[in-house]
Amino acid sequence: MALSSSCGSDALLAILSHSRSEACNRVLLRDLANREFNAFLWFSLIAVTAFLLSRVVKLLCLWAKARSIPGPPCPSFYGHCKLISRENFTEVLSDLHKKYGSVVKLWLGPTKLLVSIKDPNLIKEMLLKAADKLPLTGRAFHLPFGRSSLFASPFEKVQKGREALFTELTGKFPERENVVCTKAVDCILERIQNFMAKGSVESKMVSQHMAFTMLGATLFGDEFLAWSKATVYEELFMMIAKDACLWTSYNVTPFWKHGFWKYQSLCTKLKCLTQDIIQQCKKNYMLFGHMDHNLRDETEILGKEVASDGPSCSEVVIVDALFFQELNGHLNATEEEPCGNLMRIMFHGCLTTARLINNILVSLGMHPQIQDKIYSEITMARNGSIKKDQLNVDKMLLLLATIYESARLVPAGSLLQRCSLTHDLNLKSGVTIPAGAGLVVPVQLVQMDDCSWGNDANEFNPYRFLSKPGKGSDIMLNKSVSGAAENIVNPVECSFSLNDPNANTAFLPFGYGLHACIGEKFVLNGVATLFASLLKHYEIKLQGAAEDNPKSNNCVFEHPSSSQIAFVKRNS
Ligand code: HEM
Repeated sequence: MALSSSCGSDALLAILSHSRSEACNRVLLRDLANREFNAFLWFSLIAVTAFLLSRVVKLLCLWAKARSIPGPPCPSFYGHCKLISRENFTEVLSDLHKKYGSVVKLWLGPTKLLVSIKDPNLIKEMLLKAADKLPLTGRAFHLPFGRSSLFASPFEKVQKGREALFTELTGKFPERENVVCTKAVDCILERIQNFMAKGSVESKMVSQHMAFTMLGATLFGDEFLAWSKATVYEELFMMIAKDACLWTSYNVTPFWKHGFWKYQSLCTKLKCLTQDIIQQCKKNYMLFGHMDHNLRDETEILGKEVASDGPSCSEVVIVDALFFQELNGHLNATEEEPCGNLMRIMFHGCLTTARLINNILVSLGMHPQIQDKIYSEITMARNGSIKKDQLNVDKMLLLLATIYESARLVPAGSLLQRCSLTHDLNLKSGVTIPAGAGLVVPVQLVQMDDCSWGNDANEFNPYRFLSKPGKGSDIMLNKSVSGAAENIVNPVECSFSLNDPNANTAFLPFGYGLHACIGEKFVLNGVATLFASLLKHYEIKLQGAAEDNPKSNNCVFEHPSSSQIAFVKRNS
């Protein structure tokens, strides 16, 4: 009995002590959890404070370093943001440079510092040293075309893609004399014939079509020229381009806006259409790939005789099929949008090339005497060539000079932009630009500066890019030529040479340095080929109000945005 009662009390004690230790354990565990949670909170607090402190220190450094850069004082906490619109930005910068010199700072907000540089030598130094682009550039492409490596902000991200694209584009030159195939040019001329049935046509519209056909045929081959959805594709691109700035200007993607979803659905349609044309090219490549290889071998054996009548279309198919296959192979990492890079190239290439073509069309319409000289040049080059239909644009120097001059007066964009995200930029002039500051180059101001281009800097004068051998530097570089070169250099009657436009440090339509445009050579050759064919058959005439002089206020040169032009068939 005693035994059983002692057993019972032991069990009770054991139960009690067990329940006490369980309670104790629970308390201990809760205590531990509390301590850990507190430690976590402390850790987070320290991390957040350290992060905020580092931001404050960075900001203080930015403010301190920016003090040495000349510029207007900040009117309020929000800087000059409210005083500047997209339209008057170049004019604002022009006034600031006049007042403060070639390097000017502008606060766009308490953390947003913008530095504008106007001196050509400093510009080139900056464009070589600053490796990144403003993050907004990446967003402008990311929103409509998805994640992709071309046109991104940090240089390391775009480097590989740039190299692959450059090799493909320049690799075409030895293959065929002109980068744009004859079939694409014929297609454009045929469309012009259709336009002319209506009388006159808007220069902007026809330029857009020309650029689209030129780029489409280069990227996708002949398939693009016969593609039934090409017109819809072109319209979609233009609709997306119109709204791109609006939707990228939001810091937070505006999911709540109806318009944004409409924009997204346009982008989705564009992606589907790009995949459609790629599928067609792939099919074509699979069907004709082997045949073309054989054709190519034969062509090589015959000493290129087969291809010498100008680029044939079968040749283009294989080159271009390889082009997009290789391009995708080189560039598309797993996380990238399929065909994202092709859409980006089409987008950038078409908008910029269309703008250039439009400037040339309007300039030639305004200067019929230059048009006549170019026509003589084309006829002479044709007479000198063994194959009558072949266009050797390298010999058409006034035409090339006209393209340079159009690119100089109305560049593709009013600003070049850069930024150095991680380290300060020390320029030779002694100016230090703090890390994180946005850097801009007002290209229009630089390309219309009297100091670099002479007294006639704001006039259309392609002769500034031409010189008689031995007189090049007098005529071209940093001297006023005031139309005199037109008499000195007559491209038809005397021998002369084309100056390298890049010899003038103030020539920047294709940018410079680490992010410079890799399409420059392609575009110059392509647009020259197009105009050589166009002017051979047609005269360009301006219609109605467009004949007025272009707007020019010493800082921005602008053709009327929409000029009516007529293509008049030449008798010969
Ligand atoms: C008239 C036609 C064109 C003009 C005026 C033009 C102009 C420009 C300019 C100003 C830049 C920025 C350069 C810089 O920041 O230093 C650029 C970048 C670029 N361009 Fe073009 N471009 C044209 C056509 C093309 C074409 C046809 C292609 C390709 C087929 C192309 C490919 C590129 C690429 C890939 C970049 C980006 C470079 C980078 O971010 O690293 N461009 N272009």
